[in-house]
Amino acid sequence: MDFFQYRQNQLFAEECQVEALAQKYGTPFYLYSRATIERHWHAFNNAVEGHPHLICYAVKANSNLAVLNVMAKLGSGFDIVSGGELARVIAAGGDPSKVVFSGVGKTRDEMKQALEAGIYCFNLESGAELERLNEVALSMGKVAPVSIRVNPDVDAGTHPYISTGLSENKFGITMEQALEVFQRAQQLDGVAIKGVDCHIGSQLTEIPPFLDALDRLLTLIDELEGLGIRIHHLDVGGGLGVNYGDENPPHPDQYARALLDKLGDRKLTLIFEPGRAIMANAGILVTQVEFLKQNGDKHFAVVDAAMNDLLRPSLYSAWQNIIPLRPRKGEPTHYDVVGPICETGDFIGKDRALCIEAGDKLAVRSAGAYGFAMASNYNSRPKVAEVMVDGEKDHLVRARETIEQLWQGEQVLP
Ligand SMILES: Cc1ncc(COP(=O)(O)O)c(C=O)c1O
Ligand SMILES: N[C@@H](CCCC[NH3+])C(=O)O
Repeated sequence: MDFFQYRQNQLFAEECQVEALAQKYGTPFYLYSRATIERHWHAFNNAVEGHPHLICYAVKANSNLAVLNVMAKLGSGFDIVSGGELARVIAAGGDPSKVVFSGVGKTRDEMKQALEAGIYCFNLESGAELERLNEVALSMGKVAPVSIRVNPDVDAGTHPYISTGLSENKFGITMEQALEVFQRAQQLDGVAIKGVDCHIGSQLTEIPPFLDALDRLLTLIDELEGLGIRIHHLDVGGGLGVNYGDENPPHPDQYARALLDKLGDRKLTLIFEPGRAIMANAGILVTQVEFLKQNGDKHFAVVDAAMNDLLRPSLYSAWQNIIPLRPRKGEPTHYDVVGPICETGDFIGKDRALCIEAGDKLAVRSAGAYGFAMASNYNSRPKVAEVMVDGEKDHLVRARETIEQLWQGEQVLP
């Protein structure tokens, strides 16, 4: 079931005609579907029904308050990587006691903020971070719940920029060091060991790398038990891929079943940190064709969205489908769909067969994750609006930035 569908040759988002929203809000804008977010979240939650678990949505994928609030209302937990993300979760009505804190460089202030908020667990990524957290917790008279992120050195088979579970990547602690770090943690009064954590990369479209990682984590958990260190939860991270075009990623049911089979009768609580799997296909980016132009044999569609609004194509050569809001009949032309930014790498899609005219509006699909979240003001372009549909209602969930906001906080010399 896709909540973005054509009806009478017009693209709809749930019960809303997207072109009418483009008239109302102007382009470009991100458009999210509440029903899709809820369906994807439930797909994960139902997949592990009956086994103790916590779904911690990875806030980095899309941190709009309305998005977080939809999940908070479902009872979701959250995976954060900064004090800013923690503040957003709390502002959106999320429960800090269901927050896990990942990331290789947590500052003292961020640690304090998270301890004050009473988060569920810190996912530690180095021995040095363990020492720092212990100090901070002791200075506050608290004990910090911790899990150690292990880097299992498995090849996730994904784009090199988004693979995180190889020992050459900066994330986590190698298997060899992990035992030592756990033993050190056990000696410290400011931390309490709760779990083992890993996250091997993003946009994984096959199950075996997850299972390879799990095998290694379970071996470690057994070794820890042998040393008298009890592990309460296993955080398997995020990373489940989505269908951008011709991928065929496993459904959360298949993924969870494979993990649960391997877990056998172990009583470990399972934590999942899905980001993309919940948000990518819950959002589109709506943009307008400004000009069509031709340089030699090459055809370009210059649109009003650019790499500062949606970075994934430029950064990872990522392919995202581009479809017209109102398809025209006729022979398509092959266009590079490009933005107005002064960079050759500013493109949204290359070699796309489209039958379009200037003024037509397009939807870039699968843009709900790592879309707005990675946007910048490059070329002094105000960030675009964000809208959420809920059945037949539409809500502006972030106003388009104004020109004045571009230099907010800046000052010229006296
Ligand atoms: C620690 C951690 N957890 C969860 C995620 C979410 O990943 P994804 O959006 O691929 O589910 C990421 C990003 O890759 C991450 O670094
Ligand atoms: N931002 C990346 C994913 C990185 C995941 C963050 N750990 C993307 O758009 O695909």
